[in-house]
Amino acid sequence: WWLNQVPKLNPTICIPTIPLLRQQFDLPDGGSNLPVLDVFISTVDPVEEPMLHTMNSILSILATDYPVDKYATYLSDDGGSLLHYDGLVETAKFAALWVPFCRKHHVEPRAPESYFGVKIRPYMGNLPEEFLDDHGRLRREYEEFKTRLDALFTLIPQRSEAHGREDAKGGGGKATWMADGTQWPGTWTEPAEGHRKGDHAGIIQVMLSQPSSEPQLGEPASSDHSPLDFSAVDVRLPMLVYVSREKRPGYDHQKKAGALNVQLRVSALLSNAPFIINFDCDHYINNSQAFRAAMCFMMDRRDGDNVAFVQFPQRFDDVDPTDRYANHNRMFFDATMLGMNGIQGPSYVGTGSMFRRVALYGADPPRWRPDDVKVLENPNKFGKSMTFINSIPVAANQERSVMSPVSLDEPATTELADVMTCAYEDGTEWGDGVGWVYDMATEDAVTGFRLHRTGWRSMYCDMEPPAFCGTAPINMTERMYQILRWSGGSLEVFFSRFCPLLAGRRLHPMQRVAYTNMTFYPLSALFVVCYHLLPLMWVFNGQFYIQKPYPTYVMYVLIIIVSNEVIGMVEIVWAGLTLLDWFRNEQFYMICATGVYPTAVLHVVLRSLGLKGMSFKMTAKQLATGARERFAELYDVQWAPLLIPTLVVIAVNVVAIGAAVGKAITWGWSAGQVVEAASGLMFNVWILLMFYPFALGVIGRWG
Ligand SMILES: O=c1ccn([C@@H]2O[C@H](COP(=O)(O)OP(=O)(O)O[C@H]3O[C@H](CO)[C@@H](O)[C@H](O)[C@H]3O)[C@@H](O)[C@H]2O)c(=O)[nH]1
Ligand SMILES: [Mn+2]
Repeated sequence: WWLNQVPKLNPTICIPTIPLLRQQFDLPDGGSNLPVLDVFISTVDPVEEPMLHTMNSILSILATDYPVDKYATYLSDDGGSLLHYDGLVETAKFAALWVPFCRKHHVEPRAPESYFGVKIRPYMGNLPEEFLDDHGRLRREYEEFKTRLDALFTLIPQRSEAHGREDAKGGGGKATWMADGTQWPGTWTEPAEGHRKGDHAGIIQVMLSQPSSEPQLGEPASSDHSPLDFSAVDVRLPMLVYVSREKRPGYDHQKKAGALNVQLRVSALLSNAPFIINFDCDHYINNSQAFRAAMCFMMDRRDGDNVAFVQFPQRFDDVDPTDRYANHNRMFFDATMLGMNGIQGPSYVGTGSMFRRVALYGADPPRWRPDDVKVLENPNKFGKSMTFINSIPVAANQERSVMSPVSLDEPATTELADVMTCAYEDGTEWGDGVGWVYDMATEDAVTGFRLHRTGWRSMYCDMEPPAFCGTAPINMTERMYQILRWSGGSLEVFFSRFCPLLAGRRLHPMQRVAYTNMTFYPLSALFVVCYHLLPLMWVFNGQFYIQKPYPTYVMYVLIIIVSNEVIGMVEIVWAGLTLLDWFRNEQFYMICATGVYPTAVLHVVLRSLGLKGMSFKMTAKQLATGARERFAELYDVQWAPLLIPTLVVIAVNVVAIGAAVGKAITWGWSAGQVVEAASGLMFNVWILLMFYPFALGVIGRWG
């Protein structure tokens, strides 16, 4: 209770003032002094994580409202899949229409799938006469683009088949072939030595090169060249890079954290922006002002220098209307995070967060920077690449507003290939003091913690309309596995060298409490399980498990319960939430406390004994809309041992109610006995109410 309340004592909302940023950084000639920015987006599998979502995110990034010559986008493909590569080629082509269209008509949001998904939107541009034609045209082009993306799934096997027949004598019968007639260096449809998941070469390809720094107007409408009139629109596209790191058996690839660290090094050698923003492949930019909003905090003259990252809330647009499985996490994103914002800043939640590059490299914040510059204790801290090491001081200049010229000559490509290898990090501090942190099921919380522990602060940036939107698992089993990863990962952090109790004095005392609460909470579940199983006493030995307690005890319990609920209510009013948001949160806590959190505890115990620990099981994404009935997956429960404890608790409570009623009838209880039994029944009913969404999910499967 105490751990939960202390971090809420000073909730703070900070609102970015974008017009002020424009005043300071926009130049009279239409140019801008805004700093350079690198955008990371990561994906693994073009089917499990529908490629259409990934490409939509990329389109929303390419079309966002940030000076086009001042940012570069890096797609990390952990699957090493030619589908992603060819899909990105198609996306780059379609962007040549989509991006100028967004600029011309001030379209929002700039992810075509959600833009075309809503029938009526107010027109924000100033060319209403041309809009209808352009809109219709673009919509057809987008449909064709989607068809081309889909076609890749058959085109690539066909192409490979054809090449395979030609090449049969050469022995390359099963290879996957690229459009240019060479063998794909990544994974093959039919896996082969050096071309399978976890065993393939590193690949890097600049899909769209750095644009010129001068605006470049498009062409007037003509049937073949440009279907739309872009003669008054800047048609430049920002830089776009495809990255697939090397993977070899025998190496731990460290999942997402490993992928992000490769992006960090590759981008340092190419654009080397002082700021970085990262996304999951299913999160797109919903508000094209988002990058500027984050910059307001980073460039703030007051304390901006000490900000390591600016975190945006995660919002989702595919959750069922009543949010049965608490996917929106409103209490966390609209209350807990604001509480932390008033201390040392919100935790990092994995996506939609802008970083200061040198903070990720392990630098001290200005506030704590000692006057004498510390000599590198470990000469191999960053690995062997001198080009990378030389890029560090350049990245430290947060005012830098011109992108370093990208060179792709022979030595540069060799160097790039080198920083993408598995062996590069051997003996370095990557994954520990440098970059995203390794060996935890949740790389996000621990990476944010490392920054706070070093004395950096973070900022929380909520805006309207929401900056980013993503997809959430609406299938109950998936949702529970996701929470299992989060809670197990949190506990792992608590029992690691990143334990908040071990941090030094740079961590704010209240922030320490917040992190302790955030990493320790799954253990509290053990008490909840006992509470849930109390009715067993009732079933077996006929006793009332609510005995007449001592009045002082009742007083303490009441004070705790009442204050807890009152604070909960104040919180929802203050944060603008609804009673339902709060109740969903309570419900899902109770559900997870029976099955998921104890399993997480078990994992961590097993891990400490050197047995199997938590793994980053990827969250299954919803199939692209239209493919199935919307929300059909709400009822799509997969059997998993994880569900059993919760089912047991439900059974115990149902049986307890039955037993009580049965006994009352057979033995004819006195009024006094009924009153006593009623207080017990109240608990049973309360527990069942808490488990209602779970029961619906399981029953739905049978129904
Ligand atoms: O080996 C891997 C595994 C995952 N990913 C990417 O990581 C992202 C997040 O994975 P997902 O399975 O979607 O996890 P979620 O449960 O949806 O993610 C939440 O929780 C994670 C931490 O557990 C955070 O990293 C995420 O940002 C946060 O959205 C996706 O873009 C993946 O493509 C990789 O790049 N490489
Ligand atoms: Mn996700």
